[in-house]
Amino acid sequence: MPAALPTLAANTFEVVSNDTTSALPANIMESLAPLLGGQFSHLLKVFMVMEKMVGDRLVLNPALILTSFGVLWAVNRVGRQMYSAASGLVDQHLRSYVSISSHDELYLHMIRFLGAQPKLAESLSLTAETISKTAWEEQDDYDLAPTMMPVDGYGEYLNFSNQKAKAPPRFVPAPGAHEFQYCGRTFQLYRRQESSNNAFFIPHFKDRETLIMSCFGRSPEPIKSLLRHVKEEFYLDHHAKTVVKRPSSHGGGHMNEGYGARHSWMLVANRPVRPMKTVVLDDDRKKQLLDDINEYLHPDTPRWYASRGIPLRRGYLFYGPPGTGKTSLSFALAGVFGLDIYVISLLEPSLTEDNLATLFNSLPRRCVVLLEDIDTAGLSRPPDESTPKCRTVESVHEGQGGSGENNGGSGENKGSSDNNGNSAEELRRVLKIQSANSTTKQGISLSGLLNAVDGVASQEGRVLIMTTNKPETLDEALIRPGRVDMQIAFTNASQKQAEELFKRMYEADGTDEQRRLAAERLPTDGTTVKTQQNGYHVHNHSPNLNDESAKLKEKGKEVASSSQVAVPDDEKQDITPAELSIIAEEFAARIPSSMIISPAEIQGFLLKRKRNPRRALAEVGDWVADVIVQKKNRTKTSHM
Ligand SMILES: Nc1ncnc2c1ncn2[C@@H]1O[C@H](COP(=O)(O)OP(=O)(O)OP(=O)(O)O)[C@@H](O)[C@H]1O
Repeated sequence: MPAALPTLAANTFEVVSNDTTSALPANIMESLAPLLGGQFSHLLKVFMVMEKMVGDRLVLNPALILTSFGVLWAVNRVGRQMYSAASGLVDQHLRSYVSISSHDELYLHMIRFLGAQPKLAESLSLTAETISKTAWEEQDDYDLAPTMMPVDGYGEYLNFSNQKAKAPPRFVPAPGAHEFQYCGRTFQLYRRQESSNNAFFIPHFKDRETLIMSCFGRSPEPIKSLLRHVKEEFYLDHHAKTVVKRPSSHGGGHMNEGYGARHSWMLVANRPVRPMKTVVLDDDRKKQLLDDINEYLHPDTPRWYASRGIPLRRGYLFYGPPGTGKTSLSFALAGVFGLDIYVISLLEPSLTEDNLATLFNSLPRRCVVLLEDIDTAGLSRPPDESTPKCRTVESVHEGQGGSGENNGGSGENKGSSDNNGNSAEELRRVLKIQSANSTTKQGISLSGLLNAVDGVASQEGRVLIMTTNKPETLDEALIRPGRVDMQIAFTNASQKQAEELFKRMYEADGTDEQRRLAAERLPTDGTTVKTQQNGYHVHNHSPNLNDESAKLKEKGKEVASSSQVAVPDDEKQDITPAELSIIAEEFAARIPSSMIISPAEIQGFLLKRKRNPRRALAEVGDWVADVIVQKKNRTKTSHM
């Protein structure tokens, strides 16, 4: 039908143009039609037909009507243009803008904040996101207590399927323009998706976003204050958490592989601080390390270093067999100093030397960098570079006698490794080497690692911790003073360490106490609420316990029962501190003094009996015998 319209109009136009009685002269129409172009030309022709048909019967002059329409249209056009020019000027001169890239962690904080804004939640254009919570966040989630499900006559077990079903998605503003209010001020938000890839021969994927915040006024201060608030809110309980970041690649992906996937730091966890006392290590050594880092992080230190022309860097080498606490101590240190921890494993297959340098250059001023598996650096080096200069790693500090026992020298260490039957370690190494070799195209060479660690642009002020299971294979250059300023040896568990591990496992923890207090707060008779304030017990008699409390009570019961049900009652053993000390001592006496069992192995054994210290004591003898046979025969499986 639309196609027929021009044809009809064209035919009629010929008739009209020959008619000298028309109100509009045909020659004017002929000259106007091409000027107006396609659609308008056809419309004009249709208008002329209608004018011809009804014109004689109308009182008004059709030319006048047409002119009026024309004027209105022109006014509209001019008005619009003036409005857009004026709003452009206002936007340019009277509005302030701040943009946030999706590569910046502030972006995540902002999205989380926006998702909680009521006005934005009612927006007509939203993006739904599945909320992924960490294990620690879920603990706080009182609403979604797991249900108990019977399992084929074995008993009732926790089932979390209802959590998945009930967990509501988070709604955040969709890409485009939005508006919201904060502290009585209106903010505009523009969420724009972009491609970080500009090469014309590569398909463009919208792999990054920019949030543009704006507000009325010639100062961006309101936006800055909003961003400060968003950040503060995110870090509200930060003193109790350690932020863990790891490299993440972007801009590449399987489609763009080979076209320069770039790495940046990605927040992978915000976990509770690991208390220093939970890492079982010689107290003097811990103190030495804490003092050293404290001194280095002191605000006066940068000036001291600068005035002497020394680069502001401090490196630590944690070495020893697997499962002896190197990573644990690094996390505990980050917690003590309230620093974020940036973890890089040199075995990361997609990590290139360029990426490593970029990652080091983008570190914040104060942080802990945990560089794992540094003994694998150089696995992919050219043959002339591939033989590392072996060096015996000695403890730099006096009084670190423990270091020599396991890692006294390369030969000795190897021997001890064999004696210890660390076949699991060997297997791990072989797998690591295989995996590294399979990616030799991208492995990190020694010079690449050194460049990243102390290249010109490398961030000063960070605490670098390098870990290795094979200190004897490290290149001298990597651990020379200036790169490694203190070495800490980690050993398999001594009897004293075993005793400490045992005590830590069974001593009353905060959770038990919290649960007890929660149970106290949840009245059983529905009339009395008991709370504890500043050490005093306060009894509030509330005859009308409202629905809220009743609901809370129900949920409390659900949570309390769910947290206990997996452990049969005969498993739970209450134990006094005095008894615990005695049992821990007996337990330690049954651990070989030759230090062939790692703290991780002891922890694994205790975890299987985590509520029953007496059972752990009764079974430790058999377990140790089993472990010794296992290590001797180099078998990796255990029945205990
Ligand atoms: N000295 C220790 N004190 C307390 N816990 C320890 C200790 N050593 C190991 N563990 C426990 O063993 C597990 C593994 O420890 P961790 O990852 O710190 O060992 P690692 O030396 O870094 O091992 P790897 O060399 O394989 O990376 C952790 O769960 C940790 O709690």
